[in-house]
Amino acid sequence: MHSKEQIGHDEYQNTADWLMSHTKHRPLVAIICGSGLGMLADTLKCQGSFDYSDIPGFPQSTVQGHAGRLVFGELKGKSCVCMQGRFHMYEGHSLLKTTFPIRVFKLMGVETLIVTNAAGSLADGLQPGDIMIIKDHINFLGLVGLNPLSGPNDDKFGPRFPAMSGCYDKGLRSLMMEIAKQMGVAGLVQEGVYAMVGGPNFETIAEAKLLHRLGVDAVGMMY
Ligand SMILES: O=P(O)(O)O[C@H]1O[C@H](CO)[C@@H](O)[C@H]1O
Ligand code: HPA
Repeated sequence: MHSKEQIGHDEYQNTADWLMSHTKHRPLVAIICGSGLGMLADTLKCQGSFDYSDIPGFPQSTVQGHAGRLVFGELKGKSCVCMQGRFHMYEGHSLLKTTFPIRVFKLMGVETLIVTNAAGSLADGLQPGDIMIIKDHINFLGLVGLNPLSGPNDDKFGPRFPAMSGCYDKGLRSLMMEIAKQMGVAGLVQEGVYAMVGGPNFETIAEAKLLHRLGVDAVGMMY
C-alpha cells in the first residue's frame, strides 16, 4: 500500500518557527509521554504549554488519557519539551502525521528523543508496572512497507536508507540503568526488544505466543 500523502519541509519549518516565536525555551531533549506518563510534563519548571489544537500543522490527540498538549520547561535544569499525548495510527492518523512532531523538534534543535509508552509485557521477568528500556525493536508495520519514511526522501532529515542497528543509544541506556541503581529501583528496570503492532485491539493469545517466540519482550501500538 502506498500513500500519496507528502509533507513538505516548509510545513515542518512553519510549525517549528511558530513554536520558537511563541516560547523562549530552546530544548535539546524531547520526551514523548505515553499513556499514564503525562504527569511527567506537569513537573517541568518554568512551564509554557500549547494545546495541540492551537499549534499550526499539529495533529490532534483523540485517545483518553492523552491531554493533547506540548509542554516546554526545565527538568533537573535541562530545557525539555514534552508531548502530553502522542498520535497513533489506529486513531486514523497517517504514519507521516504520527511522526510529524519529531521532525519539528529536530528543526527546533532537539538532539535527544526519549520515547515512552504503555506496553504489554511478554518477557518472563517483566511484571506489570516494570520499566523496559528498549534496546532494539521489531516494526511489524515497517516490515510490510508501512513506514513514515516511505515516499520521496528529504535528505535534510537524513539518508534514503538509514541504518537501524544503533538507533537506541547505548550511552543513554547505560545511564538510565545507572540512575535506576542509584534510585534503588534497578530490580524494576531491564532492557528488552519492543514490537510495534497496529492496534487498536490487544493481541490474541496466539499472537502473544507468536511474538514471545520471535524474541519480543514487550508489545505496543506506538510507532
Ligand atoms: O498510548 P501509548 O502510550 O502509546 O500506549 C498504549 O496504550 C494504549 C492501549 O492501552 C495504546 O495507545 C498503546 O499504544
Ligand atoms: N499490546 C499492545 N499495546 C498495548 C498493550 C498490549 O498488551 N498494553 C498496552 N498497550
